[in-house]
Amino acid sequence: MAMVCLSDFEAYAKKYLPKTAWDYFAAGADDCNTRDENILAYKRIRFQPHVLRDVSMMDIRTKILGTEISFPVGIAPTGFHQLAWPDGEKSTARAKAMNTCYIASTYSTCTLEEISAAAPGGLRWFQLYIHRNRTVSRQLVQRAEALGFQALVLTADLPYTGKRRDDIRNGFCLPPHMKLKNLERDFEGDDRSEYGLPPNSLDPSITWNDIYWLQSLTHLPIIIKGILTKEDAELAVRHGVQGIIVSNHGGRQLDEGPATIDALVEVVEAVRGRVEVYLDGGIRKGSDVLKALALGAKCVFIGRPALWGLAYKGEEGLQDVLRILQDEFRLSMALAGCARVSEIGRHLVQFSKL
Ligand SMILES: Cc1cc2nc3c(=O)[nH]c(=O)nc-3n(C[C@H](O)[C@H](O)[C@H](O)COP(=O)(O)O)c2cc1C
Ligand SMILES: CCCCCCC(=O)C(=O)O
Repeated sequence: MAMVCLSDFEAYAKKYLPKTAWDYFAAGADDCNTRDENILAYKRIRFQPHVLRDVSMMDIRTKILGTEISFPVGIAPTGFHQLAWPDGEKSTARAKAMNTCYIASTYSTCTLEEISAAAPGGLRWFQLYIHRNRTVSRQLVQRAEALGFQALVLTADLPYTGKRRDDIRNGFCLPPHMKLKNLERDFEGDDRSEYGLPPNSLDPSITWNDIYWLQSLTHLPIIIKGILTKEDAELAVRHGVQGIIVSNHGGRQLDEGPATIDALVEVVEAVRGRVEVYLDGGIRKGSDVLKALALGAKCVFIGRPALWGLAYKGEEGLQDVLRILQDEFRLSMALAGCARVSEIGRHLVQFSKL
């Protein structure tokens, strides 16, 4: 089967993954309106391309928090990679040949040590969920820092898990041979009824003040994931974070919120260049990446497409996904008249009335 675009990987994953795993990956909250809107919203944005701009030499590299990556697409944190491929997050880390950023989830099925050892030297950030038992979270942060993870990504949009109907229908939980390896010792012997975790293990009482707590634990830059409004963007900057990921968790949390590409505009306006702004949600083509950069994102991250790549052929499949996105991004840039990432700007796009 020739894999030409990301939907080919989606079709493969849907056909070959066990139904419960596919449903978990695909899930959105409630009616899945926000999940679907994340994708539809790109279709309402049109390019205003420029011609005769010498695009014979293309440079698609960029920098995030000072580190160069080969193109402005990274891998968003997603849980349970062994549901897609037996080596799980070790394979994800090994896709580092693409020289981009991988954000490893708290809910990885490999340890942070295994992830680091699988691909020494790769650019990795660590995504943190804050647990009621703060010792668990503190130790995770300290382990990540000691292992050379270069930033901490605090996910702010999951005080409780959104209502994902198919997971409820399927009674989704991790198969017994898969473990949340980074939390194994902490939750030993506990009942594991919620996604393989003890019920109510996450702390829904966290507030902006907990950013200060995190800052007291680590020297790593802190990035907040799950910002959708100008007010929260301003609060994030005031609390001294180094980056913001505009995200609605792939539409898996609050349904009926905005598509991330729509929310990006007000966040970028509010931030006024004080910190880097990234986006995830609905990126399926190189032209989506170009639109997000034109509207002010420094880099975007892919969630489900990375899982589809893993399901296809482990690290090779994930590299295929990234390579296709890279090629499409380079082509879209050239056809829009940009030879370098720094030439991408607001002038390139307009919102259509479709
Ligand atoms: C199966 C799955 C698991 C996820 N697990 C996490 C997670 O552990 N931590 C987190 O911050 N976000 C998690 N997310 C959200 C992603 O980081 C990201 O926001 C979202 O997938 C982006 O949308 P996309 O799938 O359309 O690219 C998960 C998303 C999916 C689809
Ligand atoms: C108890 C929380 C489970 C969350 C699992 C990982 C995640 O973020 C997701 O969206 O799924």
